[in-house]
Amino acid sequence: MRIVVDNLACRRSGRLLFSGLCFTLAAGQALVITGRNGAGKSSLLALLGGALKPAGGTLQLMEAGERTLPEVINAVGHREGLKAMLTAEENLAFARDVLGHPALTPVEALEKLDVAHLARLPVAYLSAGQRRRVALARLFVTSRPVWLLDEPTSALDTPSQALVNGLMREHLANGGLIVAATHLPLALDGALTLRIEPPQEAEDAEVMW
Ligand SMILES: Nc1ncnc2c1ncn2[C@@H]1O[C@H](COP(=O)(O)OP(=O)(O)OP(=O)(O)O)[C@@H](O)[C@H]1O
Repeated sequence: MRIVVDNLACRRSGRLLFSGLCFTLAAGQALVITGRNGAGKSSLLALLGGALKPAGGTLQLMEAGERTLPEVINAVGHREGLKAMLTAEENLAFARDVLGHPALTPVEALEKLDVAHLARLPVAYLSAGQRRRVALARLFVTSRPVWLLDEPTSALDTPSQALVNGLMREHLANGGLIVAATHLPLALDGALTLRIEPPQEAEDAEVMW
């Protein structure tokens, strides 16, 4: 399985965020995206996930049979997408039903993130780091090979950051693919890196205003 991105451009609210973006990501590889606030890191993840349409260029999934890119993706955004009044376990059961291809049970997935003791608590009662770990547990209730992660280790304490880095390395060793946007260093040896810089015309516009 490979993701091939060619000459990709993104425009939001009439502003060109980036253009001419190219990369190829193969099974077992990670791409770490960096850039300043508002550069377009989350927007690139949204393009890959099919939630946004490119302003130019192409995104292709190769060597994946009949499957399309959105069908192989499991995304954890920085807003987490958890339902506050459902318990951690209920949130994961819901995600598994929506995403299909069931893998671990919700409680087993919570164990992977060391938060099984929170299974019966409504997500509204959890701390920021606990919520992030419950959201990341979604990666394990379904077996989808491409993980799109927005700030995967933000709000996590040092041991939890190490845990999540280890789980990402495990996924890559099993042939998975990861695209992660981050401001914090991730311990993924050999990861491809991409820094999104504003195009010149956007910089000029910012100077004018
Ligand atoms: N739903 C939206 N509609 C219109 N513009 C948006 C929307 N979401 C984000 N933007 C704009 O797109 C630009 C890029 O946002 P994006 O969230 O991709 O940046 P980012 O690099 O992930 O930033 P950060 O590091 O702060 O998370 C910003 O100027 C933002 O205002």
